[in-house]
Amino acid sequence: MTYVIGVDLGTSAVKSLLVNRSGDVTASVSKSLSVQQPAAGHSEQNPDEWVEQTKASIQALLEETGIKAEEVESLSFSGQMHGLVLLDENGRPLRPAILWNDTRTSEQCETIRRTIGENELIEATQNTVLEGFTLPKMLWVQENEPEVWSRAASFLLPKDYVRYRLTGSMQMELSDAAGTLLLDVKGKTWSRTMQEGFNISASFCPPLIESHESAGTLTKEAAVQTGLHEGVNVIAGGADNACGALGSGITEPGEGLLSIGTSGVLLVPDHGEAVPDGRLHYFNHASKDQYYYMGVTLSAGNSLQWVKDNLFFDETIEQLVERASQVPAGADHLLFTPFLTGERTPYMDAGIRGSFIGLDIRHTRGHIVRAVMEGITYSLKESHEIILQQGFQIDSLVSIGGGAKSSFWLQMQADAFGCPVRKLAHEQGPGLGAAMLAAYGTGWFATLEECKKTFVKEGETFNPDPDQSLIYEQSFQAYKKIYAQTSPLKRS
Ligand SMILES: Nc1ncnc2c1ncn2[C@@H]1O[C@H](COP(=O)(O)OP(=O)(O)O)[C@@H](O)[C@H]1O
Ligand SMILES: O=C(CO)[C@@H](O)[C@H](O)COP(=O)(O)O
Repeated sequence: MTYVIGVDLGTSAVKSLLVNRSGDVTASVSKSLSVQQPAAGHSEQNPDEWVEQTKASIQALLEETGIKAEEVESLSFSGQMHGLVLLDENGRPLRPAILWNDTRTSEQCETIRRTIGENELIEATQNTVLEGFTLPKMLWVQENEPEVWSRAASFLLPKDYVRYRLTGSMQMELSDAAGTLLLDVKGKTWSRTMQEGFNISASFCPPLIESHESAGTLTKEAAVQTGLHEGVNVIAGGADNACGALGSGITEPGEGLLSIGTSGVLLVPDHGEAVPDGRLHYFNHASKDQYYYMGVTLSAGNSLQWVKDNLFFDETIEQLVERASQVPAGADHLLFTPFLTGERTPYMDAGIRGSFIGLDIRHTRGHIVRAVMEGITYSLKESHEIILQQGFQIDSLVSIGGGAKSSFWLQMQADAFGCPVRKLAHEQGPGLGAAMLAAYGTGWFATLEECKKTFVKEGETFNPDPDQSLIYEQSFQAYKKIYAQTSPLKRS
């Protein structure tokens, strides 16, 4: 038997999957990662911890299953997006990585907008600037740590850094490069406008590589440390949301991905015909010459986790979700906005914060949890609305992430979005997309579509209930008024 490995470098953990030729996940190992918050709005990780935990997860995978090194043909990656890993001339990190959910760069975003101009920015990159993207982080280092910047020779994104350390060969993969604000997404090249606008030399930006292309083989040291053989084919991989979509079979227009993990994502694929206006992210897909539109909620599952950790820590998430299911749709007029760490789509406001509106003496734990789950869902429905306004049709949604573990939440999603919501038979998140890139990239299948037919296994479908949909629609209209009302109250 031969296998591929898909590595998903997340924010809270790195998870490696061992997958056979039938697309069955034979084993998975997760190793946790720490996040540092040295100041308000700052979010950082140690890039070397990613490398060590990735190696440890692969080694554990081989040990647990007892398979031989020669049985693993190929390896690929999915990675948390946007994180800045600044490297010196020897390819060593100069400082901790600044992550996707770090919001220290509002001033730098303003500088970018002023320097390039909003319309020109969209023309050059097909995106607008957001705190989480990579270029504003570079400007922050230029301004606040000039000594570090003076020694910076290049940069990588999280999973590209891990791959570089395993292979010794430095490239940046396209679907991830799309989130730097330095890429001409449709042209698939580094943008001269952006490089010249901010003194980023061409040599600072690594060579680009497609998701399914081979990035080389393992170094002798990495082979010893992982237990794999040196000749294993290392395939570039993709951004976590691109891999999440691929692993859910979402590559063609007509279907959408709804992901509720730490963050939340509503994503639709595009063949390149879309004309981005900056309201949504527009990035390269992990499937060649395809793109996707995506709206992002910064604290989706994270909001439910926050309620569990800080308010109702004596119960499990499952118990809390059960309480929520006992309360009527609309949570008896209790509303919640999930802006705990600011918001991306649709408000693009790093300074806004969350709120409960309409608290009543009769409200219970169940109401609070239900309002939080509904608020997260409405936040993604706002992205859904923009996608529909752009002329996209969404016949059904595939729901993934921790939020798809609950049938109650899946039914709520179907009712609130007014379309069928499907779950996968064995949801493995973006790691399965990475494994698909490894399988296709190493030649197991002639096309990614063929690989999809073998690897993506459908599960249950949740159909919308029109009566419930009506209640959610009324509640959603009230939810949409909260941002404008609470925005004047935000801290400066
Ligand atoms: N049984 C459950 N029912 C509903 N939501 C859940 C359940 N378990 C976890 N979650 C949600 O899923 C989130 C984690 O999702 P996950 O996809 O594992 O996140 P990430 O990959 O970003 O770390 C948690 O923050 C929580 O809100
Ligand atoms: O910033 C984005 C997308 O633009 C996030 O989706 C990150 O890529 C990581 O999210 P989690 O998988 O940890 O929720």
